[in-house]
Amino acid sequence: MTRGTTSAFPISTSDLTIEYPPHGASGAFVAVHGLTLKLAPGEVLGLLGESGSGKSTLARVLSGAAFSSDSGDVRPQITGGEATVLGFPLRRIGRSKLNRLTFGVGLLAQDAADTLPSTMTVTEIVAEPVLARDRRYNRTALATQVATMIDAVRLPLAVLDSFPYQLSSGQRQRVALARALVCGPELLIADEPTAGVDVTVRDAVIDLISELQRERAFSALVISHDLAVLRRVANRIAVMHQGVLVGLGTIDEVFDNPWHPYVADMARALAAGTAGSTQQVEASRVETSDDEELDDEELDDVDPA
Ligand SMILES: Nc1ncnc2c1ncn2[C@@H]1O[C@H](COP(=O)(O)OP(=O)(O)OP(=O)(O)O)[C@@H](O)[C@H]1O
Repeated sequence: MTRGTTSAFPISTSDLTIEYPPHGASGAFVAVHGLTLKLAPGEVLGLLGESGSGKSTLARVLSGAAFSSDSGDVRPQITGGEATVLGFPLRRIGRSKLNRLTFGVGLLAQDAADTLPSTMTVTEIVAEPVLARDRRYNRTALATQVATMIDAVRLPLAVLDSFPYQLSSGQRQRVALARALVCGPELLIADEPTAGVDVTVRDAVIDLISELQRERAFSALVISHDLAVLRRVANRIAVMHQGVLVGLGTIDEVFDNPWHPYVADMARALAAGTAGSTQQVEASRVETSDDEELDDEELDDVDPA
């Protein structure tokens, strides 16, 4: 793929602000505020944050999905700063650059496994991104490419003629992953890759992403509210809270020296063994919010830097 411009970083954002425009009775809503971060080539960056913190919005923008005409009626817009992905500045990106960008980015959307087209076979589903770009793509070569991809995600070739409803949740997620990777992207953006997957195979799915990332050397942004998931796959994590970046570094760096109360709460809950996910931290924050003495004491421990 031809990159937009020379850029050392597959993802680079600078003071990025993303907003949903007003629609219906809802006013404009800023979902991401002033985000600055970089993803290094070959790196896996985990994005951690509770529900509503802006993770999926960021995934939609960085993958280019937010700018596609079929992305739904209310699209998030960049209203401040800039994001550059694979060398393409996203603010005011045009159609032809968007096509080149989306060719280089594999998106595993949050509900990918549950929204596989029910009337298509696995072969058709995995082949679709290739044919969407080139209807005349050589069918023999494509069949080989699809079979190779299915094998790469550790599924038996017997599933090629199956329909999604004939597969388990873990198998469907592997098919979704095969589809996200079939064009050989430089960057994978995986939004909650274990959501909707049977709990018994969640580790296998995340470990598969990790293995494929090493084999194929793509860079990746893996989004999860579950630190245990990111621990298995990410080199560094970024923590988001209410649309703001509140932690960035290795997992140890982030939790050993928290510079935001939200991360400090999480660090304490992790140390006490009472939380492994942002939902559990949120629950513990609600429980302790009535106890002002404890809150003050807790916040005194936090480095305000
Ligand atoms: N179409 C929309 N219009 C207005 N606001 C929206 C829209 N979609 C999302 N939001 C808001 O943007 C914020 C961020 O949502 P987003 O889906 O990015 O969060 P998230 O961290 O991915 O949450 P989850 O983990 O539940 O998927 C939320 O407050 C949400 O209500």
